[in-house]
Amino acid sequence: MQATTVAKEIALRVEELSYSYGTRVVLDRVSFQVEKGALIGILGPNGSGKTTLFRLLSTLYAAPAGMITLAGSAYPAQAAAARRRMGIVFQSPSLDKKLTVAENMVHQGHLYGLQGSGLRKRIEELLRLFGLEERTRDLVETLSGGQQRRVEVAKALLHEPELLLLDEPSTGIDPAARRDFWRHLFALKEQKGLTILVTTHLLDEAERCDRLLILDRGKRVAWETPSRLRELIPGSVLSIRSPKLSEMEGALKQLWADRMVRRVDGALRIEPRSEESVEDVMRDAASLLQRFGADVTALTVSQPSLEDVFLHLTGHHFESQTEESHGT
Ligand SMILES: Nc1ncnc2c1ncn2[C@@H]1O[C@H](COP(=O)(O)OP(=O)(O)OP(=O)(O)O)[C@@H](O)[C@H]1O
Repeated sequence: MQATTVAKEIALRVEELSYSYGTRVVLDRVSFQVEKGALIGILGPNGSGKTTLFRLLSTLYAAPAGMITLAGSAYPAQAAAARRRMGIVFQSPSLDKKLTVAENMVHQGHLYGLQGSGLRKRIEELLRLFGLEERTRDLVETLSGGQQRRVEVAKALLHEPELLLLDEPSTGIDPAARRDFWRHLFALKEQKGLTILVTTHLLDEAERCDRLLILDRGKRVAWETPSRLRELIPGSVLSIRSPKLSEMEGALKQLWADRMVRRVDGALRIEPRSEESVEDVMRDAASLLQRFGADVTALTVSQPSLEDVFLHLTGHHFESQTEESHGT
């Protein structure tokens, strides 16, 4: 049977977008287009331009060059129309902590001209979706950081936007709350078919997105699914930990001049040769143990991570680290 592919509707189109602070170019001709209902991660190390792109997408900044079109509204010219179609959650909290969850939601609803039973129903539905129905009458200041972030998102969705923009939504919340937050994000995508764009510098969050825009120093270095990105590095990656890392790095670069040997988070990561099978990599691992055995504290063979992909694409480290992994 012949497979038919149905072209999906494009929710957001970004064309040749550039931005400078003074003479400093921080976004350089970035283009991408997002299908309706997709969860997109905008990933990049600190300073790569994510927040600037977020501000342009959310109409806070007007781009001096390029074009953004959200569901037919091109901005800056049609910024007001586009703005009504999007829900925005900024990095800095926007809730009034001295008001209850419901009061915060009602105020937001009024800003969008929502009133009465329609507004009440919408608030109930959203708080249920985000697992907050029990906290409706509680002061925001009594909620955990993760719950407050969920209220922020619920609030941003009151006017039924088509696009949800989230700027580093996990900032300041612990890993368990982060996982919970992402679970709710998925539920939202599944149940409402919302298009979601989320900026992050956390590689484990990026793994969960349908597609990633990877920025480095203001340039688009990739626009792909996480699994396709990992395919850029065919095969398994070897990783070695040792107290004698520098010595080992020098020796390995001589031994395997034809392979990428890099230092990541206090370990040496060695990319496979393109034709290498897992068995070949295992043999390499055994030969390393034979040669450096006494100095090796850990040796692992694993699938390439997005960190490996970033190194592969840019030739340098993803400077920021995940909240759960720290190293050099
Ligand atoms: N108001 C500003 N004036 C001048 N330069 C700025 C301004 N805001 C950001 N920059 C610079 O622009 C570049 C991109 O910054 P941006 O905040 O967009 O990056 P980012 O990827 O969001 O980083 P972070 O994860 O640290 O927030 C950085 O080099 C930053 O120093």
